[in-house]
Amino acid sequence: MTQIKNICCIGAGYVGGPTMAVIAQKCPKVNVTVVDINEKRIAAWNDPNVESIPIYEPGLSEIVKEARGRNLFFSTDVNAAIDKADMIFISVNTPTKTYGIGKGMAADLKWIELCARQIAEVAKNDKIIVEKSTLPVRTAAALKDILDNTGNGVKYQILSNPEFLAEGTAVEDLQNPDRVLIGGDIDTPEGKEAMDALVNIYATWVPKENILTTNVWSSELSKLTANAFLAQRVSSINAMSELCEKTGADVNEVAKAVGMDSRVGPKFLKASVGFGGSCFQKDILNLVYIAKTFGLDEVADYWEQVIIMNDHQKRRFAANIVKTLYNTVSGKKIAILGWAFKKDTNDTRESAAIYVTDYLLSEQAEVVVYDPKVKPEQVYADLEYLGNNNNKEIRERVKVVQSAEEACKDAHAIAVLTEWDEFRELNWHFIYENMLKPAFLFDGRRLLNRKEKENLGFEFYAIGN
Ligand SMILES: NC(=O)c1ccc[n+]([C@@H]2O[C@H](COP(=O)([O-])OP(=O)(O)OC[C@H]3O[C@@H](n4cnc5c(N)ncnc54)[C@H](O)[C@@H]3O)[C@@H](O)[C@H]2O)c1
Ligand SMILES: O=c1ccn([C@@H]2O[C@H](COP(=O)(O)OP(=O)(O)O[C@H]3O[C@H](CO)[C@@H](O)[C@H](O)[C@H]3O)[C@@H](O)[C@H]2O)c(=O)[nH]1
Repeated sequence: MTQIKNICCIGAGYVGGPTMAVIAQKCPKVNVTVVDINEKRIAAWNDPNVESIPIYEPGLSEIVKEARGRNLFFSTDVNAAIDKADMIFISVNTPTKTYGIGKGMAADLKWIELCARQIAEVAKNDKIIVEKSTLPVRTAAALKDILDNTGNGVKYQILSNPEFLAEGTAVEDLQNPDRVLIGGDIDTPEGKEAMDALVNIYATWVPKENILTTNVWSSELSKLTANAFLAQRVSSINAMSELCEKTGADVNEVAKAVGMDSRVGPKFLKASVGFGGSCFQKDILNLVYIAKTFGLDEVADYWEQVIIMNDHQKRRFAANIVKTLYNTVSGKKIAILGWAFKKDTNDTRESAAIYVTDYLLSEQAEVVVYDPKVKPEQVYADLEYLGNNNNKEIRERVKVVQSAEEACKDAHAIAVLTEWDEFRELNWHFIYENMLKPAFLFDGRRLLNRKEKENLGFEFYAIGN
């Protein structure tokens, strides 16, 4: 049986970093090296002050502190780590393509292919390659093609091992996963041996019955399907939130009543200003693209609707702010509380806050942002990347401040866009006193108590209520 001694992970991002930290923690006899071409990121992972690691996840810095330098290493020497490894995880970014065929829909596999070519060039002994990135179904065939055509005699087994962690709970999700999914070549002894090697790593801490093995294509497609199902639940409840606002029903009550049916279940039914994050939109667009390439237009349209609903939710939230503020926010100060796409993360990719702010800027608002974990430069970079407002205007009209109180001072309205716990505990009386009147408060997360806020004097609006 293949005993894995050295693991390399290419990509030290939100998945590669935490996943490898937990493997290193749970398997102290396995050497784990995480490599990346981004020197700044690797330097941050190696920062002597463990609180400065580049990704904020509850519990992560403690694990890095325990394992770093023992059997967990971060490096920019990609070749050396590939050479030494028995097993190589590929955990690089697979964003939506921004050019050429499939622009705006297909996953860009440029970085995946570069990894495969680099492995093919460097490897001198047989390797197990693990797809950790989220990939279109049948990517393993392309990887195999590149790896098997180098003529240097090295044999590769390709496994699919998609990651299901959610940001903000990454450590908990990795330590106690609902399931671990491993796809491989189940029909050959070599394929089975490679799968067993990866099963054995996870079995150090995950009960065997929670480790699922399938063929490669099922594994690749299950990841896209899981995200599509999860996002669909959010879009479904968000669709209902709009109907609730028209009818006097309360979306939280509806979600509770529906979720108590054990066939539906209570999770992922929280109405919001729209889902964000680097995965849901990208993976559904990818799924839609795959369906279209097979000529499955009805399948493609069905899933695309999840995205259409989400875009609508973000836009209608922003439009409602403008409408409520007497049809103009020009020159008005709007405080944005929360920039991350969900609480307990510093990740802002596809955050609803970016789109809501972009909309308000195009209505000439002055925006002041506060988020407990997001750095000011990130806020500007996110808005500039969208490219709808010019950079000079963004810098002039958006301020990023260090506290919620400061953001809300002299504001015409507040929009709560991330469900950070600290926003519940703010001194709302003080905030109200220091705002312009009428003081409008828009809760995009159903975080705040309507009665309490109305008693303080706020004009209160909440999604689905
Ligand atoms: N973020 C999540 O919560 C999450 C969860 C599950 C799955 N995924 C999937 O995992 C993959 C990685 O996501 P992420 O959020 O960690 O991305 P990320 O952008 O945070 O990290 C990817 C890293 O890969 C590095 N990289 C790219 N090409 C490289 C190369 N050739 N050599 C060395 N390093 C290279 C980049 O510099 C970057 O630091 C994606 O496919 C994503 O869909 C993400
Ligand atoms: O009831 C809900 C649940 C989530 N959200 C929003 O949906 C987005 C995504 O949230 P979540 O799924 O918790 O975070 P991610 O880190 O994006 O994780 C998703 O995407 C990952 C990347 O593929 C997968 O690994 C995870 O299993 C999957 O949950 C966030 O904006 C949430 O605020 C809601 O609005 N309502």
